[in-house]
Amino acid sequence: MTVRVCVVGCGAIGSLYAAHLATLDDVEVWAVDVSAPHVAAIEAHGLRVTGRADFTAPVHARTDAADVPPCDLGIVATKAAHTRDAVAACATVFADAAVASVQNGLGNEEVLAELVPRVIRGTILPAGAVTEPGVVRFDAQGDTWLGPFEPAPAATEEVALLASLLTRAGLRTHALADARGPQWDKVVFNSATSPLAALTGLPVGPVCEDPALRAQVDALVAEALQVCAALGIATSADPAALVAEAIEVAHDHRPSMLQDVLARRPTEIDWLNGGIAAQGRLAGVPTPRHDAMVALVRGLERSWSLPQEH
Ligand SMILES: NC(=O)C1=CN([C@@H]2O[C@H](COP(=O)(O)OP(=O)(O)OC[C@H]3O[C@@H](n4cnc5c(N)ncnc54)[C@H](OP(=O)(O)O)[C@@H]3O)[C@@H](O)[C@H]2O)C=CC1
Ligand SMILES: CC(C)(CO)C(=O)C(=O)O
Repeated sequence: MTVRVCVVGCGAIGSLYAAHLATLDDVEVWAVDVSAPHVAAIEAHGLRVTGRADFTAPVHARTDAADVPPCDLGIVATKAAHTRDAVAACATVFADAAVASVQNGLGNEEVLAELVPRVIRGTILPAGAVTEPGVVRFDAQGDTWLGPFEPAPAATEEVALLASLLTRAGLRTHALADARGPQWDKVVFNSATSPLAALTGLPVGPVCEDPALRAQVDALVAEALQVCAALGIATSADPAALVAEAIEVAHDHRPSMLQDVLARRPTEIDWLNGGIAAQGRLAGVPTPRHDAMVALVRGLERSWSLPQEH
């Protein structure tokens, strides 16, 4: 039986997941993205992966979700600000689908639950960047964790199916009954490193190796862990180990928040540090360091709309 999967948002991460799945004989992969040149290149030449892998895979790509058939599984990989519009446009594609978010931050699954029948909570470590239309560079390998998202959970079998397809395609994936631990591990890590990279222009490794910046990373981690503790969420990995792993496997990777700043696109700060701060308010835990990151990155975003002086 062929499983039909639709990837919504076929940028860096969507392209990595679409291309890997498209190497399987029993999976038909569709991708929806607003970038017409990228979609045209994928349709004409296939989706090419460079860097940590080197292959080209056949993916059906469209700019209009109305041209995509109903699918069994979905993977949402837009930036958080685009989740609602992108998934709403896929109403017929996902009319009877289990749909996973593989995005960073807090709050995307909640939006999916309003729009699709069954939702999968996803957390990923692979990293990359689109380098030209139709081409994605695979910067760092790493595991993926999936689990049903309450209150609109995908069936255990659907979570297991997507996990087994991704693992067979070369992206090792774990199907869990409760994937909140890995999600918070990643949110804590991203929130402690991505804004510092975005504000300094430094990739992950140099941020974590600079003693003064590392002190800020460690303080942001400690503050976020107080929120986790107050909410009763057990992070499953030691954040210090995640930082050490990032220095090892993603040393020169520019976090997606830095990629956004360099391209002058709105960042995901509200879903990362802003998400932790919001949860902190709910739990009665002050988060001044995360609030400061939100204020600084939002200020940077606002500076782009000022008139340029010479
Ligand atoms: N890049 C990385 O290494 C990692 C990223 N992540 C997370 O993965 C998620 C995706 O990030 P990333 O792949 O870097 O982002 P990208 O910006 O590379 O890709 C997102 C894609 O979605 C497209 N898009 C925007 N609006 C819509 C829409 N309405 N319908 C369909 N497509 C749309 C964008 O087009 P356009 O550019 O024209 O707006 C873009 O091609 C984020 O949550 C990020 O934090 C997680 C781990 C690593
Ligand atoms: C790969 C990683 C972990 C780097 O911070 C990431 O999540 C991102 O780029 O947003």
